[in-house]
Amino acid sequence: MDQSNRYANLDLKEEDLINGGRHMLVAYRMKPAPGYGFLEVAAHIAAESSTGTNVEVSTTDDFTRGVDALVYEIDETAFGDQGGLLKIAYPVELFDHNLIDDKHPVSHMWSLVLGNNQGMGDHLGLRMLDFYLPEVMVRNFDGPATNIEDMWRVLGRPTKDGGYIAGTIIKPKLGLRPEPFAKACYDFWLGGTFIKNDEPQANQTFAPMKKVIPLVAEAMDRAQQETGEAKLFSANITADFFGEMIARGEYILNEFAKYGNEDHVAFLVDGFVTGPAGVATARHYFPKTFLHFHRAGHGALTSYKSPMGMDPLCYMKLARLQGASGIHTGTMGYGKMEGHSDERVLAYMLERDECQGPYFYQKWYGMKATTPIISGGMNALRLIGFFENLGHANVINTCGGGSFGHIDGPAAGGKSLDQAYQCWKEGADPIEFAKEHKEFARAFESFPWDADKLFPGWREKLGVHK
Ligand SMILES: O=C(COP(=O)(O)O)[C@H](O)[C@H](O)COP(=O)(O)O
Ligand SMILES: [Mg+2]
Repeated sequence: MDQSNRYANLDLKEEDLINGGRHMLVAYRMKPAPGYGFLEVAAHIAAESSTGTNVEVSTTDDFTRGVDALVYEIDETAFGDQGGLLKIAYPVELFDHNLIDDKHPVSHMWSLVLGNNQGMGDHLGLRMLDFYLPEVMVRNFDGPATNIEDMWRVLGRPTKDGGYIAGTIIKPKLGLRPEPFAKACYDFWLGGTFIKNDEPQANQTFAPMKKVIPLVAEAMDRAQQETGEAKLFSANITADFFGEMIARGEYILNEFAKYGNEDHVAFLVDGFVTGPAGVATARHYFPKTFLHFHRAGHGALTSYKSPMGMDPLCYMKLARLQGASGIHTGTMGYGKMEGHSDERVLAYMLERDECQGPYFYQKWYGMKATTPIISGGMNALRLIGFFENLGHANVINTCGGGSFGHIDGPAAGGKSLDQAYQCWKEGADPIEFAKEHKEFARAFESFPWDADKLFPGWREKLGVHK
């Protein structure tokens, strides 16, 4: 049934919708299934995502029609054989408010704008490319309670432009028992600053949390005394049940508090698999603790290979609205995961108070920034180009292989990361800089395949023989 007479109004102007301040706007890429018209499917998507279904229902009244989502722009040929562009305006009245604090839950918004419409049979693909929220909505989401500024404070740095935080992920991903795990932490902390659990490290029988965490807390204290530097640990509290997350968080904070280091702890939440409920549990129950949003699994939703789901930019916006202090933002083509250099906009959308997305200019009205966490196949050699592309280094970076794969061990790996930052900040030539900085130089020998690609002729210039 073609519902475009009700759920489309192509005379609406985006500028008026934005100035009106009463609509969420969403840009989608959509490919109709054979036998269906573009506007027909677009209208069905608007219906299914707001007040309708696939047929008219007798209970609809004038108020209902007043909060219909409306297709206001289409371009059927925008993406060639991948489909066309579709924009839908969602009245703010459609969106849920918490009973306890009147805030908008991200889960509800998500279930509307990218819910049933993902499973409809009359399209071959529907992908959210960007979305715009009016001020009245932005101000009604949690947003972050903490971010990198709180980490810089603990590290004794300026809370503005406090710079790069050199980090790692304890590797191997799984399989270390408590003592070797804590030793890996201590060894890295002798050279680096920030350690995270790898996303599946939690409470396995071979490494019970109540054995690992006390040893890690003690290792942090010892490393701080040994180096005279503050150290940070992001502990995984991911769980299905909020009560378990809270129990893990409280236990972890208590153990680090024994050394006065409770504010040296961040909480890792695998936010894709827990969903907004898991992220909100950490945000609401532990507002003083950096909320480290790991996105394992997000590729099923955000991979550019998919005709469905959402672009990573949308996922970043949802993470900031949920209150992530930091989220894995990818490596913009410099690491091992899918991505490209123009993805710096993902970081800018997280950290700036205003940012131009591919379809909408989004203002954040003072909502705290979410810190980009850069991870995935990175090492000291790859960081130089990454910083150059991003244009700054106010990020948390976690290099697992890039630290534990350094031939002189994790402490040298950690030092090589900070030296890469220093090299970029000074605008030094990496080869010349390597001649004066051993750990950075040894990163060339640790990752020769990267060195060959990034710095051809490095062996001769550094006097290293095969
Ligand atoms: O364990 C790692 C990286 O380990 P390594 O440094 O050894 O590659 C992280 O889980 C990935 O960065 C996640 O990817 P993303 O950060 O893109 O979400
Ligand atoms: Mg990992």
